[in-house]
Amino acid sequence: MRTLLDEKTVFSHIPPKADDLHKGSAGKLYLVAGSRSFRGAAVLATMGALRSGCGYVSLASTPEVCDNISHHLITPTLSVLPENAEGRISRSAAQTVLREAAGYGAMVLGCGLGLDADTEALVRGVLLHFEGPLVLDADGINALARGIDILREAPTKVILTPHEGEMARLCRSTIEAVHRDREGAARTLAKDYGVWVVLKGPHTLIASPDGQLLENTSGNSGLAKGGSGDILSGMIGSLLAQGLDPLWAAACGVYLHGAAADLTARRMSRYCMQPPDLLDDLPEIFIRNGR
Ligand SMILES: NC(=O)C1=CN([C@@H]2O[C@H](COP(=O)(O)OP(=O)(O)OC[C@H]3O[C@@H](n4cnc5c(N)ncnc54)[C@H](O)[C@@H]3O)[C@@H](O)[C@H]2O)[C@@H](O)CC1
Ligand SMILES: Nc1ncnc2c1ncn2[C@@H]1O[C@H](COP(=O)(O)OP(=O)(O)O)[C@@H](O)[C@H]1O
Repeated sequence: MRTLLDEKTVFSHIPPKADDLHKGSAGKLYLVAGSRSFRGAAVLATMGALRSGCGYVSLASTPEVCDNISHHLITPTLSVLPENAEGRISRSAAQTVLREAAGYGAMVLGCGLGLDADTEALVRGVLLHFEGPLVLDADGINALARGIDILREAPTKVILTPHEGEMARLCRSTIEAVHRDREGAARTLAKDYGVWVVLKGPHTLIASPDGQLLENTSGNSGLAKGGSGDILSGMIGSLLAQGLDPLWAAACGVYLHGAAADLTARRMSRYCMQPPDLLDDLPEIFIRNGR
């Protein structure tokens, strides 16, 4: 059985902001994202996180990515990590990431990392030792394609956010096979590896290891543009850092991302809207639900 997501249910999982919060108690998110070729992905994921209620967002990335984000956003703190010759985060950064992230409520790992031996070692090292909840996206998922069994060894709760291409790569299947049976693919990955799966696309599915399956009802093809998924990862990570459980952090993030994009499409058209535009429509959804 699958349950359709609706706005009332989503907001029953998002509490009003208590009056006595401070930045440390409002959720702390550690984001590991970006590389020389994908600087924008780090900006987009950080934007999504900042707009979704988190008290404290830190971006950990290469010197170039950290320098670049400062031209776009001034709110996140930065952790400058060592890079390799191709401008991707070096594997030697894993210890720093683990030490720093231990003080945070959740981590997002993967948006725009690129993929090489350093990325694989970094992702695997973090996955094996990080104890907080973790969102693994994009190249964070691709980095596991040569050995998915490591997911069973992760000491933490992991949310994976693949599109059909990433799902096929991870599960050594084909895009066509995943597309034919999206529900089966999401359910099987969640159950077999004890992870929460967000299988993106029209009617994104969210599967949990205990067999629950949610289907999104918001969103439109104006989202079919590079960078939409990076924003979603930041949003899910932000909700996770604020204490939502993995199923509902994922479900609320997916629903809100799509619902904001539906408002954006009315205002800007599916053609003209760009991924960051949806973040200008997100506040209306929080406000109409008393948040
Ligand atoms: N401004 C930026 O810096 C951006 C960085 N991005 C990052 O770039 C990295 C690589 O992304 P790429 O877009 O190159 O690689 P992807 O693996 O996302 O896509 C590669 C190819 O896979 C296929 N594919 C993708 N989505 C599919 C779907 N839903 N169904 C069927 N086939 C699908 C398409 O043929 C696509 O060209 C990621 O880490 C991502 O986070 C992208 O998000 C785009 C924006
Ligand atoms: N046709 C569509 N209808 C609804 N949502 C879509 C559609 N196409 C893409 N999306 C959404 O846009 C996002 C795209 O993410 P992704 O494929 O990871 O792109 P990127 O990695 O370039 O950011 C996902 O949230 C996905 O569900």
